[in-house]
Amino acid sequence: MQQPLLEVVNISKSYKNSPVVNSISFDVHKGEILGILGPNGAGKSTTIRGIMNIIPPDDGEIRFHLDGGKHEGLPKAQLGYLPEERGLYKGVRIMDILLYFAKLKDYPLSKAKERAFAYLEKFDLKGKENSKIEELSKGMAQKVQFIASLIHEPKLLILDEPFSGLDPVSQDIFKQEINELAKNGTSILLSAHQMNLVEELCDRIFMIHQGREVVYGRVHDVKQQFADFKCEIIGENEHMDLSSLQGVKRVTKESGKQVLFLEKEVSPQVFLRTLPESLDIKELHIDRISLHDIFVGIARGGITNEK
Ligand SMILES: Nc1ncnc2c1ncn2[C@@H]1O[C@H](COP(=O)(O)OP(=O)(O)OP(=O)(O)O)[C@@H](O)[C@H]1O
Repeated sequence: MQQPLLEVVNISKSYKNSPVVNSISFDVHKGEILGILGPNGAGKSTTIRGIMNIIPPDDGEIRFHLDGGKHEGLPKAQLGYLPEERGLYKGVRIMDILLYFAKLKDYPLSKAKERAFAYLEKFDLKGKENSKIEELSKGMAQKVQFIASLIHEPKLLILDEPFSGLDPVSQDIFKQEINELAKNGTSILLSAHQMNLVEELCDRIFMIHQGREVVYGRVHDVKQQFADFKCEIIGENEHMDLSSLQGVKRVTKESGKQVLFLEKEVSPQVFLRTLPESLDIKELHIDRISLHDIFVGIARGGITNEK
């Protein structure tokens, strides 16, 4: 297996003696998209700020292998970063902001200008190069900040919640671009809450809860390991106690719809035979739970990684 571009080895961070990141390790390989996930306060941004050396970890090691050699400090020319905190220089023209970022990374300015025009067009910001950031909407400004993070063709792009605050169309534009970058060999580490996007986009996920690893692996494998079946029933069954049915772990209800989460060992055929005659079934779907359900299960403490 090829050497990863980024290795995070046993990093920990405490604030005022309370650990917020607890000995976590993961790596990012060439051209892959790794999603770092977890509920609010899980430690995602702390981990990312540790990698970027903005707030260095107390323990552990961050190793970059971005141009084959060992780096002292951050390999800034090969690294792109979209911080969770949004904001760019007010009163400065968009093109000047983008060229400034390219200059910081020692990237040739003529090439940066070409790329800036191409990206502005791609992100529906054609003709905005002379506007100032305060003249743009929040989503538009986020697009500019995203462009700034990749203007210099980084080998590793770290995106802290790139989709937050974007409308579905802009989310799609970001998703497409991230996919394309990875296809062309860029490695991407992103944190996100939008499980549907993560499921579509990421090759692997690293899920943390209270600063500790709970799930790490390929999305497909994670789903196989954790995604038990769930049965969705559309019908008027408010009066029935569905949680007492054999093989049912828990039930969620909303008007006219019940979702039965099944125990790990229960097969759909066996479960279907246990359904009572009196059940009102207008529709019935059986499917594996989604990444969203796995995430919610972890946040509620119901799913743990038994290693
Ligand atoms: N500068 C700081 N000083 C003290 N505590 C901090 C600091 N930064 C983060 N924390 C704490 O560390 C924990 C993890 O925060 P972090 O921002 O890493 O979480 P997150 O997973 O990125 O959450 P979110 O999804 O809400 O952005 C939280 O309990 C937070 O209060």
